[in-house]
Amino acid sequence: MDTEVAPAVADIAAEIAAMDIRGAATIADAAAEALAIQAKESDAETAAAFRTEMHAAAGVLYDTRPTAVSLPNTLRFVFQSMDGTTVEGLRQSAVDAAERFQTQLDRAQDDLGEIGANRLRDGDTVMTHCHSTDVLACVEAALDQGKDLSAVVKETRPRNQGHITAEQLREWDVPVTLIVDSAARRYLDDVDHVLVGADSIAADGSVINKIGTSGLAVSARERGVPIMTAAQTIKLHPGTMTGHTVEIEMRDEAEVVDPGDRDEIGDITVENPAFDVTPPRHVDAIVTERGQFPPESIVTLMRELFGETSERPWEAPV
Ligand SMILES: O=P(O)(O)OC[C@H]1O[C@H](OP(=O)(O)O)[C@H](O)[C@@H]1O
Repeated sequence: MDTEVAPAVADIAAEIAAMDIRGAATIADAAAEALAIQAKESDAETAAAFRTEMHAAAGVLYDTRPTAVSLPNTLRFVFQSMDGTTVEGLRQSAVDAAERFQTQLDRAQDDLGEIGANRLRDGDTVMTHCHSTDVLACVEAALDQGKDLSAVVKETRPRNQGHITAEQLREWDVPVTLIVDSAARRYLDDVDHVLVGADSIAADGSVINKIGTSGLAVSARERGVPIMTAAQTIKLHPGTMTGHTVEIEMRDEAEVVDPGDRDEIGDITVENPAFDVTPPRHVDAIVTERGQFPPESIVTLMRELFGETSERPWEAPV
């Protein structure tokens, strides 16, 4: 018999899969919210039945998108804190954990923003890729410090999430120049920093982020422009400490080629990887709420926060 997942949880999962809810931190927040909803709405009569429902909800959330580790890290946090022998005890601990997680998430982004802002100077121009709330937290904190910034914003095909970044920066009165992705190298001589977010960070310091990040990082290195990754510690991928690799999400070809044009082009293969891997040697600093790190040393922080194991407590025991 299939276990009931609250309709609101199924809705949140569908929104994550469709990218109506997107961005690693925003996905984490939504996943915590969904687990709290499942806990509150459960009418399970036994502690075992309650746990089964929570595992089912976590499974539906986990299956949405594979690359951003913030999602399983959220599930791990809530399940590690869920404790009790009664339905009420389990419910309360799950709801409390989800709320604590969301509060920490907000605080981490503010703290990270302050640290990232210290790298930016008055009058600097930054280049952005995709839309990252962690990156924008750094920009916002720098503006709050009274620094004037301008931005070159890459549109970030295929979904043009650079437009979201451009809109936010304009709201903050930051002058924005929007460019197509392939123009990035031409504009690198005019910028002081490249700022990117992360969906996952591997133990060797590799940054897994929106497709196009690695090419941008190589060009930035060649031009001598520092590249900073803004990533809260929920982006650290504990599984990579034990040899696992980060799965790169392949998305629908309709994001790349309009279905109406598909027949005209003929029999070709279209691939649409959503993310790529930037090796640590092409990244200057990973800025987290715990300070900034050279990519090669991030494993120390990862070990401190996650220990040596990467348990998956959200999975139902077999
Ligand atoms: O957590 P924040 O910094 O907001 O976003 C982190 C990353 O999440 C996004 O992925 P997608 O748009 O969900 O595919 C982008 O790759 C972005 O850099």
